[in-house]
Amino acid sequence: MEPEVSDLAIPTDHEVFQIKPGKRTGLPVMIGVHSTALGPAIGGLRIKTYDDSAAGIADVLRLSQAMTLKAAAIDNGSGGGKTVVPLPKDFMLTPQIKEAILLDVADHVHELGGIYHVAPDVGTGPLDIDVIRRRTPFAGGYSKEAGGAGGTTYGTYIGLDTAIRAAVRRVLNTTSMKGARVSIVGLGGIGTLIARDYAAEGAVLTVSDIDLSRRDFAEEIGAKWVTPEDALLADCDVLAPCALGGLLTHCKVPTLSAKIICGAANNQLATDDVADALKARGIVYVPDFIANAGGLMYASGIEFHHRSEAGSETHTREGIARNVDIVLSEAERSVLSTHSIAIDLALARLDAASKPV
Ligand SMILES: NC(=O)c1ccc[n+]([C@@H]2O[C@H](COP(=O)([O-])OP(=O)(O)OC[C@H]3O[C@@H](n4cnc5c(N)ncnc54)[C@H](O)[C@@H]3O)[C@@H](O)[C@H]2O)c1
Repeated sequence: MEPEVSDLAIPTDHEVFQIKPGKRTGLPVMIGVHSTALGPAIGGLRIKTYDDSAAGIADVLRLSQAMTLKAAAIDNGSGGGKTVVPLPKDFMLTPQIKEAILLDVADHVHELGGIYHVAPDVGTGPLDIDVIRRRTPFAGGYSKEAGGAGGTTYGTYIGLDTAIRAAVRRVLNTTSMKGARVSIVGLGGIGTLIARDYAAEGAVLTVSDIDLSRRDFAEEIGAKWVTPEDALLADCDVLAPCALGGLLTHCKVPTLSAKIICGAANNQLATDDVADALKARGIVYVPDFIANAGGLMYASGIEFHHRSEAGSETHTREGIARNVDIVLSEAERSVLSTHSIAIDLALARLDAASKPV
């Protein structure tokens, strides 16, 4: 039997959670504003099919809470939110319907009066945010043509690159990726960018994707193409999960051969305590919400904090390198996992913000 929403381990401490039908499409627009303690909530708009409404609700609630932790961990001056428009199975998403959904979302975001800024996520990109901005200024990650950061992919890529290099420096005691054995699961926007860079620098790459057309790119950069399962288990210095979450499970941990795990995918740990099992095996796990925070940092740096592109890149790289150093060095001195330390870092910042001055 499918679990009820109430049975799922989902957070319920949100400032706002609403489900309202869009007036143009009738489709439900689910918005979660988890926290504005550190500033307006920022979080992506996910438009995708779900098995049922409960799965969409669980996504909004969990992902908006995760955005609060991510924003707090990087001290971004923003909180966490998320929007989901769940599509029924076999739904035909035409360009006209998509535009109507985006305008519905824009209306609902605008009604919240600025406590929440919507951004790109699964099923949406910078051009979609341009459409939303026709109705509301409370939207980020818009196109460069419209004066924005051009989405979040570039920022996430430079942030992940910085996180990997910081971990490599600490664990392997080198500043170069030359000769480093890197295994990448997922050759999408982010995986492709880091693979190309590291191949050019002389890293030894193993790559994988469920999309077999990505094999041509692997050949182009001289990387070894394997199945996603083999990439996960590869004997390597750095394993970079850049596809979906949930791939690090208690069953998998004893079979891993990586020295460092550092990737862009959200929610890589199937459960939080997998981080303890990784630590017990001596595998250095860079928490996902630290490693993939660059997109949020870089885009909000340009659009929200009005930094130049170069200024936002420097701020992003310095901030992520600092956070990785703090988390890994504290984990070396502590019995706690890197994941617990990163959460404590975020909670301490939230706690300080909620105390009266
Ligand atoms: N792009 C961003 O700004 C950003 C920010 C934070 C987190 N993330 C997360 O990082 C990950 C990578 O982001 P992206 O922008 O490159 O996404 P993407 O959609 O461009 O690429 C994901 C790739 O993973 C592949 N894939 C899917 N399932 C797979 C599987 N089981 N095994 C192997 N490959 C699989 C897909 O075919 C695709 O090529 C995603 O999980 C995303 O949610 C991205």
